Amino acid sequence: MKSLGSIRRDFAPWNDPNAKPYIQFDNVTKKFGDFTAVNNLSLTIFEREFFALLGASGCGKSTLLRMLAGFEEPTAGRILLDGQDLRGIPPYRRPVNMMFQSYALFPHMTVENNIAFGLKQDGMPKPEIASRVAEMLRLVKLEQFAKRKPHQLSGGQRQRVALARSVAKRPKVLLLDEPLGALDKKLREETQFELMDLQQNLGLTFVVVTHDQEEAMTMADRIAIIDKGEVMQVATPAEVYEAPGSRFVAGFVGNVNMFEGKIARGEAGAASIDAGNGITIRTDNAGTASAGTAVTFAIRPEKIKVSSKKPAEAVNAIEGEVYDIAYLGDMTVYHVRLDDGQVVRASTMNAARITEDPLTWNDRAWVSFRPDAGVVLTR
Ligand SMILES: Nc1ncnc2c1ncn2[C@@H]1O[C@H](COP(=O)(O)OP(=O)(O)OP(=O)(O)O)[C@@H](O)[C@H]1O
Repeated sequence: MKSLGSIRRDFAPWNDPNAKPYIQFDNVTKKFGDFTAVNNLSLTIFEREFFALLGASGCGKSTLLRMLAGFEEPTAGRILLDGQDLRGIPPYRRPVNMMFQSYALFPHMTVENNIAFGLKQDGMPKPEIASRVAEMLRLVKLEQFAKRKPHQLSGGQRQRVALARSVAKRPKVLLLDEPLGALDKKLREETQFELMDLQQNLGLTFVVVTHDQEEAMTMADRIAIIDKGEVMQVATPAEVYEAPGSRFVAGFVGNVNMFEGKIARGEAGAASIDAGNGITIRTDNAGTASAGTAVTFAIRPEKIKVSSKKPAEAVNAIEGEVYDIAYLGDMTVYHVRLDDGQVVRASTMNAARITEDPLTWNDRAWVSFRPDAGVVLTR
């Protein structure tokens, strides 16, 4: 597949065989009693990377972060930072810092004192503290709030204080566990961009834990999808979305339509898939799957076109009936029930204000897509 790279075009150390890993989880297992929270997991993170650990509640992502911070030790395996084994090194002696939620701010201290707290504890000289705090306030755009207490700030501002406090000590690695969890959607989106700018400007390595796939997609250079203590895939957001390696990943990130079938004919990556009930799907993305292999064909809703007439030129066109329409303003989502009963989800951007091919409930309709629009999954 072509050009599914990083959003930062010049940054892709994971593709460079000479790049030195910065953080390494090396066959790490963590057990709590009989329960295995992290299972023989290996993972590599590069310097200056914005790395996201994404997974459902309880998958073990916070445990990974806590082991990196030094609040937990692995039951087996090693964690290396810049080549150094971290085992036995207490949290305060690791070049990593954990950003906690904003409710961990000291309520009786002003914003600037909250930010200065860790620096004072480290015995930094006063003038240096003052200039560092000023720099941090500027960075998170809170200069005029320096003298306020946390309860005199909005949720988003408090979050930025928490961020400034955790960055003030200039840790090499900043660990963020659901950093924007407490913010409403709009503020969360704004803050995501601020976080990205901050990370880039300071040249830090960020490891963020989130269960919010949009957040991971927005911010991260690469995402590790975690399930039951194991890594399912590590890839850029575009790769995770456009080239998922398994049914689990395809279904976990974004919406997807899946057709179960068998490769009928295949050569050099192209194949026909017999999806049953007279449906044949032609695809360019069959990889090495050979004739007779049971596969899942996965295709994203926005890659599917819905029309009232069969498009003359379409390689793949399947007939059905409009079952549901959701108008969302920027786009419209169609649910089309195929004649075999399967419901296909298709979404169309509403680029024009008026659609040329209006479709409504119970209309006969065709769903069509190009041979390169979906992927073939064997796992
Ligand atoms: N100290 C502990 N003792 C026993 N079990 C634990 C402990 N810490 C975590 N676990 C268990 O390990 C599993 C992974 O926990 P973890 O906090 O890493 O999950 P998570 O993916 O971060 O979930 P969430 O998004 O809900 O925080 C969970 O099933 C949890 O109950």
